[in-house]
Amino acid sequence: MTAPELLVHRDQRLMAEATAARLITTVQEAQAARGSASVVLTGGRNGNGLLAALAAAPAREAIDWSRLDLWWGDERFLPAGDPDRNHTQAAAALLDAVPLEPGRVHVMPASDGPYGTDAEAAAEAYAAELAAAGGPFDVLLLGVGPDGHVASLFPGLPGVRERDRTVVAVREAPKPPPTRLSLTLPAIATARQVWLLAAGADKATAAARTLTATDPAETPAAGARGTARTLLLVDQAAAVELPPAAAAG
Ligand SMILES: O=C(O)[C@H](O)[C@@H](O)[C@H](O)[C@H](O)COP(=O)(O)O
Repeated sequence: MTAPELLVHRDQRLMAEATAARLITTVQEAQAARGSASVVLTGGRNGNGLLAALAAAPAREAIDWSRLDLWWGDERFLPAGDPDRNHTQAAAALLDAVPLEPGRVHVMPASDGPYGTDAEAAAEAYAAELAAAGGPFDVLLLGVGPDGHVASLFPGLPGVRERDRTVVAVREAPKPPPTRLSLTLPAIATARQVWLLAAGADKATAAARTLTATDPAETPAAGARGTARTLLLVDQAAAVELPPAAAAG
């Protein structure tokens, strides 16, 4: 588990643009070193804001989109194409605008797909797809919720305590919709780099607890760390409760 490195940005827009630039060069370096790259996407305003900034970045062409594997950290368990699905929102923000290899876009099952409304079966299928792919993720993106949740691992719910499975079904999530699929902390911990995105005044407490909390069951973001690097990316509005030493840099 690598200690989080804190990067503070003037505002949410600059954070999205700077993080998009960082993602471009990180993917480019991974592709140069290993022939391909894998990135795990996250939903929400910060996650989709990053994708939109990436879509608008001329340097996006430095990425060989045909050699990029995309995964999701979580998904809302809804019918395919539902506007609330993270995949639907990612497609609108970026995916429809770049020449990805369809077979390398690993969408989490929808509730009208081959597993129907059986979220547990859908989770098992995605876990099997992950296992078949092997290889660690190069970058795993995680938006941080105001309660410190990441992916669909919420404080106090069973998913955050999962130690064996890589993907779980989440029910009665406090953030709608209630049924979701999520990577678990052990799956997140396989990533080379974990980038935690927390911009906005409503994230100030969660950002601080990402650094200071000791129990991931209470603050899941405190349990999300990469094997090579962990970044906590915030704007000034979310930095106001950070421990003085961390904020000083
Ligand atoms: O499916 C989801 O809702 C997301 O994956 C979720 O984990 C999100 O990243 C956080 O809730 C932060 O969302 P915001 O950036 O919108 O605050």
